[in-house]
Amino acid sequence: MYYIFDSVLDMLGTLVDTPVMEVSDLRMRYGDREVLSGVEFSAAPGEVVVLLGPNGAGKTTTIEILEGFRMRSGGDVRVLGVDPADGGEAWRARLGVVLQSWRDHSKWRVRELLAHLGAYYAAFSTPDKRRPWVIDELLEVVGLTAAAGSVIGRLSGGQRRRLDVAIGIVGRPDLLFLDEPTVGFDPEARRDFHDLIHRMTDLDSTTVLLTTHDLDEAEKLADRILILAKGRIVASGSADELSRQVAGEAEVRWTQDGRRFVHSDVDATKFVRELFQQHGAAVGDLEVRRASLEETYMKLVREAEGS
Ligand SMILES: Nc1ncnc2c1ncn2[C@@H]1O[C@H](COP(=O)(O)OP(=O)(O)OP(=O)(O)O)[C@@H](O)[C@H]1O
Repeated sequence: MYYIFDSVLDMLGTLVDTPVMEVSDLRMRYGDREVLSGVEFSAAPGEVVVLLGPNGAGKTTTIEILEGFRMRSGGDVRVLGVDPADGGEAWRARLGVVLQSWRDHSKWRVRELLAHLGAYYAAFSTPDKRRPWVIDELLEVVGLTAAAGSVIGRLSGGQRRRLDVAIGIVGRPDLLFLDEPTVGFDPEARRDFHDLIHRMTDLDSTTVLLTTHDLDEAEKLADRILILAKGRIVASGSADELSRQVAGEAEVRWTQDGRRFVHSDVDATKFVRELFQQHGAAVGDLEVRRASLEETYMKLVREAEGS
């Protein structure tokens, strides 16, 4: 309910389902090398989109173009309704960017730096979205309350990454870009970070675009996964949809009378129902397995690279 109410306020005067990002035929060349050759996708408010792809596929390049940090070679891009090449200060204030480790200001204290950076966003506060984030609350959600008074130069690697995230979201962005955000996180920090993303999308209807090489993370976070390979989006869908797209058949394994059986079927549920009808209690150790995201990803990337 809160989500709908918030979205309606956010979108006042515009269409509620206006995409937050619209990318069409995006092209990028470095010299004579084409890295992106017709990337297409869009994202809706509150959606978490995870961009996967092999090293060098162009994920960072894509994000930098959307952030307005890099000029594209061709194609149409709209972010929050604006071409990033023309994005002004008010547009930029609605974006959150988590950079790879904040190295400057090492003599500043954590709370001091967040309050300093947060102050910039106050001018872009709206009745439905108060900016910046209340600093104590922000420290709490990123797990830095105990380190609030610490000098940045003395933070651990994990604490520094938490600070990077805090800096990225201090302005309560409508759209958050995260390029490999959890590299260097321990399992607890990673779980806290995943909770934070869910909290931001549920309560604030923040849209998130993130890159990762961690397929488990992609599966946990993504409403939609995009696979970028050979300069294009070669697949788009939830982890489940991608797995069905790649492997139409599921593998059913069971034991019967001390023997192991394996059967592949497009309708595994029907097969299992019939198996029990025929053999009942004699069936044991039943397992039904679809392709994992890793298998799906590898197959889609290999197919794209072979084409
Ligand atoms: N400023 C640049 N000048 C020339 N080539 C570049 C530049 N930036 C990136 N590239 C090249 O463009 C390609 C895409 O790079 P990009 O960093 O966008 O890929 P990526 O998918 O983010 O990779 P990774 O998973 O390794 O982070 C790579 O081959 C890279 O070497």
